Amino acid sequence: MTYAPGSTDPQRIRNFCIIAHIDHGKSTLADRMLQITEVVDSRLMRAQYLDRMDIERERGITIKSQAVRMPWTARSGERAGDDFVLNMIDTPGHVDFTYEVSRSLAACEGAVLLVDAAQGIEAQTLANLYLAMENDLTIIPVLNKIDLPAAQPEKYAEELAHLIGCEPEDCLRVSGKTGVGVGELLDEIVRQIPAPVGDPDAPARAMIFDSVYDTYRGVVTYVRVVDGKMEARDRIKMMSTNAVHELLEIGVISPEPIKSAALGVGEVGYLITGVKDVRQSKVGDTVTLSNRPATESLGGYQDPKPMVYSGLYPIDGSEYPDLREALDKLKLNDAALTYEPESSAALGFGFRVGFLGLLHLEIIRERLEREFGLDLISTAPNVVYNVDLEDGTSVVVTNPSEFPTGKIAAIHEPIVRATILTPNDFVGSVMELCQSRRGSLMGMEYLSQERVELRYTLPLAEIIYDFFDQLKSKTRGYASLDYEATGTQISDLVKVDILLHGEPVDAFSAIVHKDAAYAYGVRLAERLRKLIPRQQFEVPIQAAIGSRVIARETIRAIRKDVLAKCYGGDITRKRKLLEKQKEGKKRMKMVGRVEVPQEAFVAALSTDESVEQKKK
Ligand SMILES: Nc1nc2c(ncn2[C@@H]2O[C@H](COP(=O)(O)OP(=O)(O)OP(=O)(O)O)[C@@H](O)[C@H]2O)c(=O)[nH]1
Repeated sequence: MTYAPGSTDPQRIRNFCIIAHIDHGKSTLADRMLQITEVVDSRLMRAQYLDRMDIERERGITIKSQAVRMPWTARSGERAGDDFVLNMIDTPGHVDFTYEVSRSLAACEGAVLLVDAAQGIEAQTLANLYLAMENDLTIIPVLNKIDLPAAQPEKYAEELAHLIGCEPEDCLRVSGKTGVGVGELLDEIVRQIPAPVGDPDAPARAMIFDSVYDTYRGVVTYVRVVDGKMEARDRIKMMSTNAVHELLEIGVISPEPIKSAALGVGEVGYLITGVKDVRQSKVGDTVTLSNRPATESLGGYQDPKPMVYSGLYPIDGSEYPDLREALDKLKLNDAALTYEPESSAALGFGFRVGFLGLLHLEIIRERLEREFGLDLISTAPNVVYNVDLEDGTSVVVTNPSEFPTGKIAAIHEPIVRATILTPNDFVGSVMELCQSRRGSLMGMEYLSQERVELRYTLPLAEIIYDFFDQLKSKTRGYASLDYEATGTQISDLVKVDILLHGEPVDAFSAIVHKDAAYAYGVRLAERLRKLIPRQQFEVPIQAAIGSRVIARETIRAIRKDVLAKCYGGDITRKRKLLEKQKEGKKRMKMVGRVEVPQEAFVAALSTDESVEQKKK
């Protein structure tokens, strides 16, 4: 019996993932597993071993999934002494990255459902559990962090058992931090999770569950082999595009990449073909061999669709080509990132970028600034609207300034199904918040005596800004939120324009609910009045819906003659002053006749909405 990749008996393989609510300790548990199975030498061990991106380590969150092969000799039960290969897939926990979780699930037979023993079940515990159940995975319930003084494993074992329909004793108790119970958990994985099934003699089929761009090696594609075998130097075919590539390298991650001769049924590993772009090696696609191709592809995934758009502009206009290059590079590694050039009278040349959610936006922006040294300004994020016109046509609006001017029959906005878990003391405040965000209550359930699950339908636009912050502050941090897109609804929305001396400033146009339009207009007009310096003439700032003005502020005129004090002085001094003034003007943008310093736009756009809301 050999355990080399490519010739491992599928009966000795267990593929599993760890799913949990954010911060319940997946990465820490994964670290302990790496240590206890000895794939990482204790001396080389570091926290969050598998989170490789700087940004992941700093924020303590997992963004990309990871798959690691670990040998394990069962210590207890009927299989004690038998050798196994465990493939562990660490998954991200944040809602924006749910699509990563679902791909990883499809590559496994079982899931470890991890719950913090001091917190209990949270919104993403439920969301991930349901995803795992949809994928028919065997679920092993585990309470983590039992070393914490505040841990209440008995209480939460009841809750967890009630949720998945098992006995409280079936919930394992571990501490990813101290390592207590981790060995027992690995034995349970061997005992409970089924071995992979597949036909070793059938034409090869492998499912791509991740695809990552590496500067040195090109695209590294992570696969789970379902049938047959793939060997180094085979020619592989992507079933969705029929593109054929030569396999330059095949191997497993343990936890560094290790080249191997082949990958067989049930195995998880990586392929390198020399393609340069993750889109050529699409997640969800099936890989087969070109000389003996399979006829049917494995069930695919849905392409992740951008939910939120924002304009990204370099503060220094000359950095536009650098921004394009940086986005091109990030795109190589992030199939969910979409962008196209756009220009704005106020901000110059930039891109309209589509994101999966606000965290995705924040991360991309931070990477652009940090890894590529760009100084950026982003416009207020907005969702995608479908606008039906009276002439029967319809348009998709990803940028409010492109909102059609024709007669509008209906505007459709995206809605989400949100699940909120909260201690029952806060149910009233949560309902109030959801009500104020145009939510409709779909259901309410007591998960235990003190924990309530509320289900709402809410417009996506209402939750992308500061909903989560508000929810946290109204429940002293105890509530958790998960949501998924469920379609669209027709709503009474209007486009509010901000006009400076009669000229619309595109960067500030917004699509808002009719009832919120006035507040938006007043707030921006006021903010701009404070930020834009006085000009030589009076400048009205107006907020308008179509041609109807809903708010107005005025910047009073000044008359400033820079040369006045130089009267009679020598000419070089005059010249110097004029030069200086010209220098200052370079950083000004003209909106119609009004000169606006770039900083005013930056300040007006970057004002922290949530801080302002909280102050109210
Ligand atoms: N006391 C104690 N703390 C733990 C334990 N496991 C994790 N933690 C702490 O809990 C926090 C979150 O742990 P992570 O492992 O990063 O959580 P995660 O679920 O991987 O988080 P995401 O990747 O962001 O979803 C960290 O501060 C850990 O040190 C444990 O068993 N005991």
